[in-house]
Order: sequence, then structure tokens, then C-alpha cells
Amino acid sequence: MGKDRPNGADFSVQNGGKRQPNRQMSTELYDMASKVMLIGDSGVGKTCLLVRFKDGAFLSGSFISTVGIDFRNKVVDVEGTKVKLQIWDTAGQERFRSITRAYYRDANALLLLYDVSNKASFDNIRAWLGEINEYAQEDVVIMLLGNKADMTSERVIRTEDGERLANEYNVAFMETSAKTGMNVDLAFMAVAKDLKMKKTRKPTDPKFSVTDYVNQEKQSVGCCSS
Ligand SMILES: Nc1nc2c(ncn2[C@@H]2O[C@H](COP(=O)(O)OP(=O)(O)OP(=O)(O)O)[C@@H](O)[C@H]2O)c(=O)[nH]1
Repeated sequence: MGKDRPNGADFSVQNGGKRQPNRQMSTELYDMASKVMLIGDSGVGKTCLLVRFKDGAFLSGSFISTVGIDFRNKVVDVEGTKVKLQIWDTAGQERFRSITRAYYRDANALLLLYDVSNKASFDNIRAWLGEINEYAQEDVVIMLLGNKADMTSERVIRTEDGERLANEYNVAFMETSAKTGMNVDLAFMAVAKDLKMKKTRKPTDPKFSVTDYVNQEKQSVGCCSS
């Protein structure tokens, strides 16, 4: 069993002052560890998604872009196995792309976000998938997330558009809201479950499908908030 860094599991690598809540020291034990990267255009809500998952809070107020890359750890329980997710929050701005690209090859899973109220962020998803194809490991777990699903009146990307794109690239998809918490835990849990299954699955076991799992579990817009 591994152990988290005793001197504070989370630290900022190169974040020039983006607002962050207080961080707690963590010495939680775990059975396996995986790296998850959050990627997507600037402003789609990567930092907010991570903070919602890690702290259960929403960072409101003025938007301050991530500088470089930052990570935080969270240990989740997947059917009795403690999976440590080391979650890398990358800067969406173009000028940091060469830094973030360098981290792709170590990632076990990628959460690729767009903002349902921002068409350009959706149109850029194909380019992000191209980057993944070029720089990430072949067996990386990819999930497409349409974030800010709470912004119903500003929405310009329909759920079906996200689903269609995800089907085209054969990746799992769901809509999330870092503001309400909708599907946020599920996105990370689905990834943790897939990574655990990959590691522990016997050749005779049925293959785990992230898409089937999220389709069973996901909440629809307007259904729930936390
Ligand atoms: N309504 C709503 N606003 C959100 C949501 N997620 C993030 N935001 C807002 O969107 C803005 C950008 O959020 P960030 O999490 O900083 O975006 P980012 O993707 O990390 O941006 P970069 O660091 O530049 O790559 C902030 O003003 C957030 O409050 C959401 O789910 N719903």
C-alpha cells in the first residue's frame, strides 16, 4: 500500500497566484495511484471542477487563469480498493501548451472539458483530441465533459452535440456543473473505476465500459443539484 506525501499531498507546481482554498495535509493510505489530467480551453471550468471534487465547493468571483500546471490528490474508494487520483489542472491558454503537453504521456486518464455556453471551446475539442492522439499514451482513458450545464439560458451546445462528438471519437461523455456539483463526483469515480478495472481485471472478466457506467449513473440537466 502506498502513502501520500506526508508534508501536504497537494502542491502547486507553477501556479502564479490563482485562487485556491486552504489545503490540508494528507497521509491517506492507498492501494493504487493514477494520474488524471484536466484539459480544455481557458475558462471552461477545469480548476472549478477540481475544487468541486476535492473540496465540495464552488469558486465564484472573478476568473483568474491557471498559470502552467497545478495538482491535487484525492483518494477514492472503488469497491474496497483505495485509488489515489493525482489530478493535474492545466492552463488552457495557448501560451502554456508546451508545458502541459509535456505531462500528457504520464497521464492515465484525461478529462477533456468544453463549456456548453461557449461554442469556440466546443469547436476546439477536435484539436484537443488531436493533441491527445499525438502526445498521450495509447491506452489513456478519455472522458469528454460539457461543463457549466447549469447555464441553461446561455447554453449554445446541445447535449446531443456533445454525445455525437463523443461517439465519433469513441470516448465517454457527460455534462457537468462545477457550480451545482452535477456529475462531478461521477466523472472522477468513473475514471477511477476504469483505471482500477484495467489494473485488476482477469482475462475472463467482462470488459468494463466507462460509457455504459456513466450512462447508467449520470444525472441530466435540471434533475439535481447539490
Ligand atoms: N455557471 C458556471 N460557471 C462556472 C462553472 N465552472 C466554472 N465556472 C466559471 O468559469 C470561470 C472559469 O473557471 P476556471 O475553473 O477558472 O476555468 P479554467 O478552465 O481552469 O481556466 P484556465 O485556468 O484559464 O485554463 C470562472 O469564473 C468560474 O466561476 C460551472 O459549472 N458553472
